[in-house]
Amino acid sequence: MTSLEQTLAAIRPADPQAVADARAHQDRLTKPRGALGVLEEVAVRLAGAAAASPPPIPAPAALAIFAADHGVHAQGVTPWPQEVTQQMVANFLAGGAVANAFAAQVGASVTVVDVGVAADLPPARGLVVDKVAYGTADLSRGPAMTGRQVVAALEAGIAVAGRLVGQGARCLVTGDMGIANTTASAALICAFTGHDAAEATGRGTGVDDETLARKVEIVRRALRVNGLADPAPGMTVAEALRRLAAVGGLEHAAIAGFILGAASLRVPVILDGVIAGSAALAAAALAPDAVDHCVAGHRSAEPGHALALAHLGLRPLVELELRLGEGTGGLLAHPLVCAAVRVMHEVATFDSAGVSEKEA
Ligand SMILES: O=C(O)c1ccc[n+]([C@@H]2O[C@H](COP(=O)([O-])O)[C@@H](O)[C@H]2O)c1
Ligand SMILES: Cc1cc2nc[nH]c2cc1C
Repeated sequence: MTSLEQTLAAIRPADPQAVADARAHQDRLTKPRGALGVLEEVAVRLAGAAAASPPPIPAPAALAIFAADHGVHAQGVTPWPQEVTQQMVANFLAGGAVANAFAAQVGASVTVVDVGVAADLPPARGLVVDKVAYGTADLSRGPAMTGRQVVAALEAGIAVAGRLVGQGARCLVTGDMGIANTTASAALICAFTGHDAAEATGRGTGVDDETLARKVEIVRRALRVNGLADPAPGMTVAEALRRLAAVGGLEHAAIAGFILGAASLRVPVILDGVIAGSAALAAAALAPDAVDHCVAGHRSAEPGHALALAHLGLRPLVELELRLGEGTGGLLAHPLVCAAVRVMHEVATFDSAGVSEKEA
């Protein structure tokens, strides 16, 4: 079996007994029932994912920023030059990006993975080079990736998840860097949810009205050229791979692999913004149970992100109108996820603390 096949075969859904135990435990803690709102659901979710109640504290966290370039950049879908991808990789490695500041704030390690940057990068500490191609082909003219490339990028992500967990990470956070990747994200969201290009496409780094209209047209053309009519429910693995290869980026495929790798190891993965959300749709089409191991860190300002999260049934923890990527929104959610789980370990029960219960 290939590493992708092995990973898909190893993914299990949430454990129902751990979910039931975690719910019952929440209700015995010294707080009114449900008083921790969404955080109670997060703790229960992590219990199901870990098949243990209480689940392990999800720390330390490790952020992986998957970087790649996009052939569709040639269609004028972003005002930023393609070199910004490699320049920002250098910035991450030097510790100068927002993701580095947020990672320091929450005690997360940062790994940068070149899965498809359109240039050779000098070796550096913290850089993993697993380059599948020098960027994708233009998704508006045909498939962005070959079948071989999409599997190689998925397996690059699986390998990174396995290495980080092997080094002691107990929570993974997705990150991305790729100029023009919000166009590929919108196309993936349409390809996996059936939403229209105009609903799923947004302003990315902040494009003007004219560029936004062009982006919508490019996404629509990509779906037509690649034969991506409405996705049928219960899509085969082969069709999910075809759709991901047709309009995804190398970083989307690697992030999908990273999610699948985390799920196969029963380690929770916090999703960042629209790039992660669209990659998670591909991961869910390949292995629906993988979603049980995901937490939506935040909801980005990109309109397709809400559509992706709704399709996945995930509720974002943080909503701050972020639209940066890099893993920034996922990192901000990490302390909330830890706090939700810590409650299960440390808060007294009505019995243990001698606190009277609500009168009937
Ligand atoms: O994470 C998000 O939701 C998000 C929303 C808008 C932009 N980005 C980042 O901006 C870059 C892509 O934007 P664009 O306009 O070039 O498609 C890429 O590096 C992403 O990490 C990220
Ligand atoms: C400067 C810059 C930083 C980024 N980080 C993630 N995407 C980005 C896009 C740009 C343009």
